[in-house]
Amino acid sequence: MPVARMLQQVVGQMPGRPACGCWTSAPLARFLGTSPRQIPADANFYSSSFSGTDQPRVLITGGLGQLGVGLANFLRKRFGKDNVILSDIRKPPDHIFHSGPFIYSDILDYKNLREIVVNNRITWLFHYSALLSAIGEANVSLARAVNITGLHNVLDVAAEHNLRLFVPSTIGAFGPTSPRNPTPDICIQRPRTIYGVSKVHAELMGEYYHYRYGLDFRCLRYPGIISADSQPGGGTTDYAVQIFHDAVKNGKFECNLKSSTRLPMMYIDDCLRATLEVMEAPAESLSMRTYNVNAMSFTPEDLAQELLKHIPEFQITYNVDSVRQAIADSWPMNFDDSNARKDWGWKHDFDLPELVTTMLNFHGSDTRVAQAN
Ligand SMILES: NC(=O)c1ccc[n+]([C@@H]2O[C@H](COP(=O)([O-])OP(=O)(O)OC[C@H]3O[C@@H](n4cnc5c(N)ncnc54)[C@H](O)[C@@H]3O)[C@@H](O)[C@H]2O)c1
Ligand SMILES: C[C@@H](O)[C@H](N)C(=O)O
Repeated sequence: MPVARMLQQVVGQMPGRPACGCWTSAPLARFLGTSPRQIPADANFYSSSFSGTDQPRVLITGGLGQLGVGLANFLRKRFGKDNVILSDIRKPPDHIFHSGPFIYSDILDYKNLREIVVNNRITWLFHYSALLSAIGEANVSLARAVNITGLHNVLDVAAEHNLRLFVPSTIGAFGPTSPRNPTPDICIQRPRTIYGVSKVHAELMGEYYHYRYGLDFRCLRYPGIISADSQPGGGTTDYAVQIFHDAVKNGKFECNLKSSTRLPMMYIDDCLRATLEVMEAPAESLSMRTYNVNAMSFTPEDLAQELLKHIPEFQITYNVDSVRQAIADSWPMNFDDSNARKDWGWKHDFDLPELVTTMLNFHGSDTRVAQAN
């Protein structure tokens, strides 16, 4: 009997085969030996699917960057401190190490990743490890390894252990041939950075694993994210983070993008809430697995004008970095996130004035703000 027909018969007899006839997830894949990764026959599988009544057991990769620590704090408030494990390849500062579970995890080491997932009974994985746009252009082979090979490891571990997987994508997944004002969810995506290429790859691979293996993959395309409690990590939108540090400390800022460069942006609190909301959304409400999310859109000049309302002596000068400028010029100016708003009720809280007030308060510029008012 032809192998294909034999397989069809075996598949037909397997419990849990979906009525739609599409491929089901890990058990079938393992049985047929078509798992994304070959697993020893005597492996003792632990099914960690999230029932919906338990608290999830969460792992965050690349957690010591701009966004991971905030995400860990946010999720710990919701799910309990010990249910959220932060991981990275860097050594955590004392206050982070003592704030909850931290573990070393190199996403390029597949066995290390699998061991962590198994030993800690992980059910949800937030995959934050990456090299961002500008630093990626300076380290293409490392960016390719971390952003693409690392993603493959994460996808395989998630599929094999039945995890719910969140992978952030970005406005950087679009390119100069995409519509820029606004940029819809579905349109041409031909980014010109290794970062963008790797993120389009992540979107497509995650959606493919969802279709092929039933992986519960969820992805948001974040705009530039602005947060007060972290240092910029090599991105093109980082000027909008650094400007607050410099405005409060020195009253001036040298911007590496042109004054008229418009990009979509979001305050960290909105970003973290969007991330949890899409992870908690009922599967049937998700008409897609990758969504644009947005809050505001501004230029360096708009941001400087808003800062001047609080710090009247603030000065901005421009010294354009050609690599970052070329990247920014190829990215969306406005993001159309109507599908996220329609499907799972996304709604942002912070526009530019609230963003600036909140960031200045965090940076301790109360005195300057008070003087200005
Ligand atoms: N910050 C933003 O504005 C923004 C916008 C859109 C999307 N995103 C996405 O959100 C995620 C988090 O962004 P971020 O700003 O915190 O990034 P970041 O650059 O600040 O942090 C990335 C982290 O990944 C870690 N890392 C690098 N190599 C690793 C490896 N081999 N194994 C494990 N960890 C490794 C780094 O040590 C670092 O702590 C990324 O995937 C990024 O693409 C961020
Ligand atoms: C937008 C985003 O993905 C990141 N902040 C970068 O500029 O690279």
